[in-house]
Amino acid sequence: MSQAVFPKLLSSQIAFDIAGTIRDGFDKHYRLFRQASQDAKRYFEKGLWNEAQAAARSRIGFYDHRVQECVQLLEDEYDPAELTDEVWRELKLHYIGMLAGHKRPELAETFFNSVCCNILHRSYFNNEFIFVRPVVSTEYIETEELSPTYRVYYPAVDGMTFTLKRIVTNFQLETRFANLSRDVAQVQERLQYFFGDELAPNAQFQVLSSLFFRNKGAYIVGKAINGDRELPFVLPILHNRNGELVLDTVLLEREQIVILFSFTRAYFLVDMEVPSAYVQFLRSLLPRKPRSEIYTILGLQKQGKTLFYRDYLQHLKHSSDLFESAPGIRGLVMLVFALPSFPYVFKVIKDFYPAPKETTRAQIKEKYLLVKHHDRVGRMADTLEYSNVAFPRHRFAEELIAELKHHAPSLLEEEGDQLIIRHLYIERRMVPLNMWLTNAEAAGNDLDMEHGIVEYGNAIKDLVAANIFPGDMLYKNFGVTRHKRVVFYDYDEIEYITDCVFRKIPEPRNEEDEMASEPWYPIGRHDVFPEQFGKFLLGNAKIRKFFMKHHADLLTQEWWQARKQRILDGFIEDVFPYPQSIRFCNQLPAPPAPAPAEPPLFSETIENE
Ligand SMILES: Nc1ncnc2c1ncn2[C@@H]1O[C@H](COP(=O)(O)OP(=O)(O)OP(=O)(O)O)[C@@H](O)[C@H]1O
Repeated sequence: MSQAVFPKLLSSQIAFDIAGTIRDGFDKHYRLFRQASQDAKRYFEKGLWNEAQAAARSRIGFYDHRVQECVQLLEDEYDPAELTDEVWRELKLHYIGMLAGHKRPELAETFFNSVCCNILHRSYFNNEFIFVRPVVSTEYIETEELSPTYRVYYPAVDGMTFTLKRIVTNFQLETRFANLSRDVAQVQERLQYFFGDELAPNAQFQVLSSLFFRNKGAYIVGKAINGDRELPFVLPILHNRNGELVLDTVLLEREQIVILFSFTRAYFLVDMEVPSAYVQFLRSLLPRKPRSEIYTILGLQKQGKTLFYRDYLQHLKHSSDLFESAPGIRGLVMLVFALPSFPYVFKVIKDFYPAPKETTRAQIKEKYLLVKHHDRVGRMADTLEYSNVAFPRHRFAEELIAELKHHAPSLLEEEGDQLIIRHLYIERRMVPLNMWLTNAEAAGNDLDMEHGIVEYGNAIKDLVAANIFPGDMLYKNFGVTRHKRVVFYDYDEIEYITDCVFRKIPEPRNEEDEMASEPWYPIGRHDVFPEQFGKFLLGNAKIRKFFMKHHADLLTQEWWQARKQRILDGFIEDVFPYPQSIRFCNQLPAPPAPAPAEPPLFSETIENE
């Protein structure tokens, strides 16, 4: 902010009033947001899974509703077009003043940006008028309510068994545990290698005060400290078949905890008085995870988006490579590009799509929105949606500019050295599965090939459990993450499983039918013929071998129909965000101490009842 325009006195009553209206709008938003997290506890206790799912979904829309409500209030009350630059400048300063002592200033700043960007022209999107950079510090904000951000327990003083039990009972869940002593004994056994026989004087557990709720699970998140070593841990609590609670396992490997907090999953519901303190704690467990992703997974996705954008701008400033088309087979509806030095891809909806695609921009956006609101069960990438993103033109490869002009002219605007893209999605970059399989085959790496196919089938099975039919199941529509998990990212043809009609190919009625090059039987819009999947998936002999070994059921109509029926019967599947092998009920010996050289190769499988 230049000195010349900095107001010496804050004299505008209107600026003060508008600042108050925006702050109140944000406070209302956060009150409702917290209420949803508090409700999640009740749903979990009572096993009301449908209600829990619906509440998690509707919470995603809260933010935009509150922003719109606030914009409407301001437009009704004032004429924003009439406000002078002077008033806008004072507005930001008044707002900063109002955030002194606020428990969530970073979120309130973002809310201010959302409201003002709805009203102001793009030329005002700078630090003079909005929070391009944060102003109010989030460091050392303390809670005022009864519970601190995290609680500390000392096993050397109270005994290990008592302490572990206390950690769980302190959450005061109203449902009883089937056998907490048994579960705690198993946790204790798995922690034995960390604490050894003699506890260091500083031995302690630090445990976040609120539970993390998602789907049918509640998670206790914390870390154990012994001497100079720290061990992150997560205790998942589930219902057993009798509706009693059990500790299902304890996650002790960082890799497993990273996957629990993955961008491919639904957001947690956590009741946080000071969210920045939660983010700071979680970062101490997952130091490589950007703060933007931690805010997002906590359901504060606008804050995640804001921080992501700041990180992105900084990356742009400190890099010099060029944006270019993403490697792999070009999409028919999306134009995908990336900056090689940056682990994300940018996706633009093309203006025209060749046959056989029959869709529209609005329909594609709807599908992406569906994924945003749906449980992504670890198998669909989350996307960040942006409008009017300005790129420095000189950072674009000429071929990419030509492609953009050819495929998406309606979304492009040029302003000096700025290339503005009116609408795009940003998503984590992965290795397209078709490339992964080709590379593995070229390297003679059968293990990787088999892993890719096992994961591919598991991804489809997890999606189906969440009522998602991918539509286009070609390998190019799936990506492999850093953790070697296969994730779906092409959403323009997805449907609900319950809307699909899974059919067998009818027996030919005569020789003519048999010889027909086109199907002789009528095909409905939602008809799916699983027997035909092999035609486009199994051309490669090795892939065929691995596929038939692990996932032959995917080629039968019966399998799909049975899964559809379970969903129609109201069954909500369990999808475990950790390997089956570490669940206490599988009673395998305690896994060895963490720190594997390679990320573990495992697949999440759906519990067979
Ligand atoms: N997250 C990602 N990471 C890496 N590459 C990606 C990612 N998303 C897309 N791609 C690349 O871009 C291509 C097109 O993306 P996508 O499948 O989303 O587009 P589409 O137009 O919907 O495709 P289709 O023609 O199959 O409908 C992919 O085949 C892949 O090569």
